[in-house]
Amino acid sequence: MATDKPLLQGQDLAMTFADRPIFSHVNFTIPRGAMISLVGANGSGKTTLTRILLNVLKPTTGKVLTSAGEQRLRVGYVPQFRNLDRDYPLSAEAFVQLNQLSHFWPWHTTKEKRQLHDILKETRLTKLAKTPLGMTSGGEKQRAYLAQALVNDPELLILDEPTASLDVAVKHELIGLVRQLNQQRGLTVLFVTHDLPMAREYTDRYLLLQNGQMTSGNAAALTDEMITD
Ligand SMILES: Nc1ncnc2c1ncn2[C@@H]1O[C@H](COP(=O)(O)OP(=O)(O)OP(=O)(O)O)[C@@H](O)[C@H]1O
Repeated sequence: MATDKPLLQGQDLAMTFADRPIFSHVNFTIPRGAMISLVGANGSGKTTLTRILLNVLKPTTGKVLTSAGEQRLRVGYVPQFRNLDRDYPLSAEAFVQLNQLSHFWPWHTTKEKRQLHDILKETRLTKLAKTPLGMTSGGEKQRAYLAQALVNDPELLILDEPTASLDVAVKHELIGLVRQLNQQRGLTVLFVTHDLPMAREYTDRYLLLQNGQMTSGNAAALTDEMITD
């Protein structure tokens, strides 16, 4: 469902921390409706680039352009899986509602309630809506993070190693669900991962950070040899 229209473009991006260059001359395009993986060895700069895209870090040089010409984009973010304490009190529903920003909890508009209902359904959390998140499984918690990221109807969803430390069936369930959202409603996805088989199976194209440079290609062509520490 990817289109030729770019949602986002990185133009000649470079990042240097205290005179230490991480990457330079990074150019890429994320087409609207595509599901793209961002891969690279440890320390190659994936998280740094993600932080630039989230607008929490300014690149040393270069810029990020969106379809509107400037960096104004609704972005959803799913972090790496971290377990929550068993006594974490918020229900799945309340956890998702935290990201509905237009009104303070619990005064939600009819539109927000409908969005919440739809997202819980899409992420298969309806039956767990009132369950404290601390009591749910790892995969269910990660689906709650996904629902929270989706509830503001993002144009771009960034998944930052969301399946690290989840078991095989659960990670396929999560990324399979994201792929479904990508194909059915044209959600544009950037999937940051070390897991090349997952990148090959679920994404259209890859962006690879290697030795401070970026290359790209069809995700099906990704091999272990392309990534060296
Ligand atoms: N705020 C910072 N100040 C100084 N150095 C930093 C900062 N943030 C990241 N770095 C360094 O930049 C390099 C790239 O880090 P980054 O976390 O982006 O890599 P990564 O590809 O996401 O790694 P991993 O796969 O291990 O998560 C690392 O050497 C890191 O130590």
